Amino acid sequence: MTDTHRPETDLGPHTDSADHTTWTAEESEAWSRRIARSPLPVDEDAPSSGDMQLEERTALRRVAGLSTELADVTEVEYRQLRLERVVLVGVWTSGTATQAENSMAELAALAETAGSEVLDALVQRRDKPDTATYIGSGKANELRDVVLATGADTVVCDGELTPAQLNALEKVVKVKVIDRTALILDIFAQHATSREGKAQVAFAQMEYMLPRLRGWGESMSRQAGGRAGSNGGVGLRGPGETKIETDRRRIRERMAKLRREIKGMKQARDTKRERRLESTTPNIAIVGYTNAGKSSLLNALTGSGVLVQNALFATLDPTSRKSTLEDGRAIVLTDTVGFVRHLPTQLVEAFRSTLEEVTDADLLLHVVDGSDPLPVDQIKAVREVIMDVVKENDAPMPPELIVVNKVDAADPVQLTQLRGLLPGARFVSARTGEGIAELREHLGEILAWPEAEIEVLIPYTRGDLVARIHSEGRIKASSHEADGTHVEARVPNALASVLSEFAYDTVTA
Ligand SMILES: Nc1nc2c(ncn2[C@@H]2O[C@H](COP(=O)(O)OP(=O)(O)OP(=O)(O)O)[C@@H](O)[C@H]2O)c(=O)[nH]1
Repeated sequence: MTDTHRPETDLGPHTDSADHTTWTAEESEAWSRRIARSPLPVDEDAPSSGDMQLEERTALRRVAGLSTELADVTEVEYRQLRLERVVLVGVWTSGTATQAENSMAELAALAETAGSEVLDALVQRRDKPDTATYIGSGKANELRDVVLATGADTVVCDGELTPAQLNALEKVVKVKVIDRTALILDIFAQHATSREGKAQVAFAQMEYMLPRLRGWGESMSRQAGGRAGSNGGVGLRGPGETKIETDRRRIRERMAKLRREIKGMKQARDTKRERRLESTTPNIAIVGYTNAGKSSLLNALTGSGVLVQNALFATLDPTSRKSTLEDGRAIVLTDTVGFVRHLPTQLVEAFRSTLEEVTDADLLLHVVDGSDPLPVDQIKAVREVIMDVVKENDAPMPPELIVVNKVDAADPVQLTQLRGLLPGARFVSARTGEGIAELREHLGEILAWPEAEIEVLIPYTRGDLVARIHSEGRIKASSHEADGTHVEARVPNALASVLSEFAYDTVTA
């Protein structure tokens, strides 16, 4: 396939369209969204050709390089046009064959999550990636043949490529080439819903894009040179400034603006964080590899209806739910963003403030997919990210409880091995409910009990304090007296000091 198959709306740097030799800020932003541009995933409700407007059909035909004189675009064509068709390629440098295969299977899942159709995959065994084309020239030619044979319009590489490698490989295969980092950034961009999440991803995308502007920008500078002279194009460029510099400047300006916005949003988050830290209700952060079942476990433990999807990174913005343990104590459970091997550093950086929730937690519930072929690798990948964040925040590592999920779907032999490897772990199925009641009970046992012993008489006007004792402490005895509620309980020190003025001895003396 050739570039004629790329939608004309693609503002990407590969376009030869003379219309885009100078970009507005909006265009730069649109481009950043399109580093790994993926059309909308095929949805079951896609209009059949009968529903489509003539204009839309014509536009789609033009995009696909099909003749507009032909009759209707068929539904199949419509779906194909909306779905990016990709070939995957990986370099297997170390580890076992299972790890290599697993990495490719994960890349396929990532590509599908981004809305692409995976047509084929190639793996090249090498000591290290080729410095010029990532896979080496022989394999690159083979890849070109696969691309031609399958009609793919994009190649996705299972690693982070240098800008030069991306360019060199694109020259051989003649279709768009993206790397794993760009793919993950794109998925995050599609899934971010909150203002902060969106801003964080946009910043990470631009950071990724900036050094990659060179190769693309050079050809654009040449275009600019051919038309208006590379120095001092009409109005937009300063003396001696090339196109590439203009683009970089625009992106940097946009990044500076985003940085300010993110900082502003962080202040609101800090206030929330302070409140969270002041509260003595135990905070449990649910962490784990993407698709391990974190949202499902949150639902199973709290009986809530958080969205569960069989998609990677369905959750980007933390969701908190309150729940009450069997002993009456309140807990707060927070579902966090899923982790993945080689999470782009730009993203870890971008989500650092979101991940602070992890460092503040009283307990980490680390969910592991027991049905995954390599659960131990997942545990390692998650711990690496957590350690990074903890170190960065200069915080102590919160205690961790491993919860092996999906026991209903896991291989019994693997489960036996995991029981040996992870002696303290709990085994559950968020789907069938197996082990969930035991897990709740276990949480009650391991969450530290409040340390201060109190006996108070609380006036009936302060029902709020009685409620706090109920949710934050353990009540030993309580009775309704003429002057108020008489309570004997164990409560956290902070609450004990608030209650000191109502100490039974003082009040009744
Ligand atoms: N068989 C089985 N499937 C499960 C279980 N728990 C979750 N799943 C499935 O695993 C998939 C992912 O579940 P989620 O709860 O969305 O996983 P997550 O870890 O929150 O995912 P991300 O948001 O991508 O990080 C869904 O298709 C769930 O139905 C389980 O106990 N057994």
